[in-house]
Amino acid sequence: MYAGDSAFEAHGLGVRHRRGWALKDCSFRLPAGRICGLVGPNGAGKTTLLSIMAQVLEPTEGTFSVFGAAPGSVDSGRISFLAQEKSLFRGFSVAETLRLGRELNPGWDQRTAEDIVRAGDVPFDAKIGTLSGGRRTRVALALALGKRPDLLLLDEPMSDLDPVARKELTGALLAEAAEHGTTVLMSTHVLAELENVCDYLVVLSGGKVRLAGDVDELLSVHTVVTGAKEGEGLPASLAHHPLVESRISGRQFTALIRPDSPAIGPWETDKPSVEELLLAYLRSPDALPVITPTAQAQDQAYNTRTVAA
Ligand SMILES: Nc1ncnc2c1ncn2[C@@H]1O[C@H](COP(=O)(O)OP(=O)(O)OP(=O)(O)O)[C@@H](O)[C@H]1O
Repeated sequence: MYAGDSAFEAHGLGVRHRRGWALKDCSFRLPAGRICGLVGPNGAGKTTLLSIMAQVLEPTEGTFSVFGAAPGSVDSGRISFLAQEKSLFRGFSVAETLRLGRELNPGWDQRTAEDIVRAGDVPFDAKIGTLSGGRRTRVALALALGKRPDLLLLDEPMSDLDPVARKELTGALLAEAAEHGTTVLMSTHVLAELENVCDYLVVLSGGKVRLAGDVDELLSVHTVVTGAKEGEGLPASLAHHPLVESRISGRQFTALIRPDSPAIGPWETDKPSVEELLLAYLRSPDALPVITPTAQAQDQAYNTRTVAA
């Protein structure tokens, strides 16, 4: 429905708290229909960014749009935000929780919501307050997906689920997103789970965007170089390639570079995995940021609101 369009564009977003900036100079674009992993160390600004996108937090500075519309004019029914603290009524039963979802959301999909609850053997008559953390998460996910949003924002959604439930719910999420073209932005610390799930990545560190773009584009501009160590540090002839990270173990060096020419040298070269790429950027917060062409915020003229600092 929104192919080629932006689900989200940020221009110079910043959020300042008393002790400093939680988010600063944040500019990137998330195309509609993508499944995006949001990665960064503790305190990087992930929850802050998700809260702005969900329109529950106002930026101190900068502008943004959701599906091309200025904040405030986006129908809230198009966005589902599953926060780390799941806001469910503890005294409601699971069935009552889903009924509330149905009453509040015109596009409600009861079958999807029920299927998710049933797959975890969660009794429909159980009170939310009596459920384990993982089962509460399942009900919250059922509510988020049942709403049939265009933009689904998930803040570490799988953190209290067991491995089998994680896999099953990730599968359900992907199937839903593929069927309805939902855009998903999902923060996580489990990097291995992003491979084969996300086709888009945003890495934050210290409140700034370090990496943003299509997974294939990001992988294709990086190379892992491995070889025998010559003297101290990396071989001098590698020096002109922008370096993200290097490690020496025994007599061998490994470096993740952004080659500025195809001629790299006599060493073994390989494409990084998603996990290798992310780990390298997480370990090297001073590496030059990469925002691929697809992730460059484009439309500067769409929005009107800039909240003064
Ligand atoms: N209400 C607040 N008041 C003051 N500082 C805040 C507030 N909310 C967030 N911060 C600070 O903003 C920074 C970013 O926080 P945020 O929760 O967005 O990080 P995060 O990447 O989601 O972290 P985590 O991985 O631990 O969940 C942190 O330094 C945090 O302490």
